[in-house]
Amino acid sequence: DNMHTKGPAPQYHDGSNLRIGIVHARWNDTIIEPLVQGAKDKLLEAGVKESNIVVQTVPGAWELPIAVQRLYAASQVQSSSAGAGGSAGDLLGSSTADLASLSARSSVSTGPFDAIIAIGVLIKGETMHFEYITESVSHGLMRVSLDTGVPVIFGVLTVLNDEQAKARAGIIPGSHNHGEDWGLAAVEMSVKRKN
Ligand SMILES: O=c1[nH]c(NC[C@H](O)[C@H](O)[C@H](O)CO)c([N+](=O)[O-])c(=O)[nH]1
Repeated sequence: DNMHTKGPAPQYHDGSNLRIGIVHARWNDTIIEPLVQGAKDKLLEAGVKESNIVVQTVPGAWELPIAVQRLYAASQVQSSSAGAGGSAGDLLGSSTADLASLSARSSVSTGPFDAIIAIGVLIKGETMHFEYITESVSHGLMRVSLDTGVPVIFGVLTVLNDEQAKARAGIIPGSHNHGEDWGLAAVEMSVKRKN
């Protein structure tokens, strides 16, 4: 579809030293799955190690900003208390109070994630719900990115119907999977941040 011709020509960078987070919603999971896979495929193709790709899920797109912020905060604590066992997932599982203290302690500095990809699929219903979520999620993800200094790749499809969603997840034959663009963007932004 013509969306593909408008996208930037892919740039190829060495991802072998990168650590990338993927936070994805579970709403519309038949669309989410190929998007996540497309992003992961491009990360692996760039040399990112499977063990350096951390995947977390949330119920819906509304939860993406807080989950991205917490994943960043959790990885911050991990890096400062060097050698702390467990994965970011354990920290995310702890109580809200712990997380509040945890994220309060984490200073805004470069965490071990070089970039975090936020993936969600918002499909317009018959109410204004869609507009409110879309507006808040996009502003929220942009804020987390600027506050933390970690590139947060905007992988949220905001479409009017299922067909449009499928056409952007590569599900319609011959269509382009935008998840691939998000994987490439994560590598490019990470490499440029390190140099
Ligand atoms: O990810 C989505 N969440 C949606 N709603 C749930 C929302 O993201 C939150 O999970 C929920 O409001 C609880 O906070 C959607 N719709 O309502 O249509 C949607 O299309 N996609």
